[in-house]
Amino acid sequence: MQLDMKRNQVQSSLKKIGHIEGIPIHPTIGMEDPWRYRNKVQIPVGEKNGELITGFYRKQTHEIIDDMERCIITDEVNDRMVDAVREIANRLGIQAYDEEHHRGTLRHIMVRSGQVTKQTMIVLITRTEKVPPQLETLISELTETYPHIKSVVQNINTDRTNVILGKKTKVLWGEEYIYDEIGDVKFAISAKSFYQVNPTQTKKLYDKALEYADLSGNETVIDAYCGIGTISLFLAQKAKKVYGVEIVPEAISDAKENAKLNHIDNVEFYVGQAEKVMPWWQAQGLKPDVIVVDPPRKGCDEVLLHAMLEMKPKRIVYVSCNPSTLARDLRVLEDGGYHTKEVQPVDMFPQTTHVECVALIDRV
Ligand SMILES: C[S@@+](CC[C@H](N)C(=O)[O-])C[C@H]1O[C@@H](n2cnc3c(N)ncnc32)[C@H](O)[C@@H]1O
Repeated sequence: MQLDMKRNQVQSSLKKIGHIEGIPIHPTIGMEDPWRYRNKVQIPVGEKNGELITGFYRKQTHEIIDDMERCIITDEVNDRMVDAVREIANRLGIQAYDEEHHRGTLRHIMVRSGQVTKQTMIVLITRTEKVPPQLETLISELTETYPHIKSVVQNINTDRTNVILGKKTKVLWGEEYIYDEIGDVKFAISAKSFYQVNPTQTKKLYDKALEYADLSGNETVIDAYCGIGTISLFLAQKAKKVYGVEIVPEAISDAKENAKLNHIDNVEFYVGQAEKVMPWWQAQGLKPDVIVVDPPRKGCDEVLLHAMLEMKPKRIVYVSCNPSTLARDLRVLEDGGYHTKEVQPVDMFPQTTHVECVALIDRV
């Protein structure tokens, strides 16, 4: 039922927002075991009766649900690691961040684990750069007890804000990265980089994107909003040259590292706003055969959509995590002489209302 609902959601957004009808919207690609799939959790830390508590916020509040024992869409190891950090930190007297008075230390615990490699990164998000001396004991207890932890990172968020991660990140123990694999491509992932949360479904999504890109080996391809280069590296195996652009500098350094790790040398990665870099590429005379875009939920910037139209690629492959902005952007592309050929929804986020899609758009 969820799969049908998600397909209907895509269909209705395309119709109502994009005025796009009568094209194939395929049945949503589901997951065999749609539980415990998330490779990352970010859990707020608070205090109750002098004890540290962790749990999601109750809806529309910042009240922590402190009897949350498990999150059943999260990899079990991540649940266990949040418990372990909280228990040790509590015993050592490390203070939770007090949002009201902007005091205390530990704001959030973030845990990311590689589905294939089983490596874990723990990110401790703190209010100040200076940390209490007990943190060293916390790290040694954690890493001695759980050998799958390969990296412990501190992220400093000094602001009064709802945004979880701050600007500065410091490796406290172990590696700067953990590694994971999707298909036969390996990825180094650092604390602040975007990495798809459901690797099983990501493989299905990327295979579809690659199929839609229909590469023969002679094409120049642009991957806009490329993150740590995941789609770029998949495409590079079948293209002549791939150009990736992404706004987060750490993600681009991961992307470069990932290209080296996989011995892929026909990709170039650039840090910048896609909507600024694309018009610049166009002015430089870059003529892509295929453009892939995978923007955040707010969709593509209009400047970028127009730059794509000017570049006149044969095909555009649009990967989207928000059917509403997908529909809005497809309308701009349709009005600019392109045609949406088909859309494939993929259930990247089972048990939630979110749906991911990949759309194939051809030049008319
Ligand atoms: C949905 S993620 C896709 C990442 C990658 N394609 C993947 O599958 O892992 C969107 C990415 O766009 C980046 N981003 C957001 N705004 C951007 C902008 N204006 N220009 C370039 N990249 C941007 C984010 O940092 C994030 O890495």
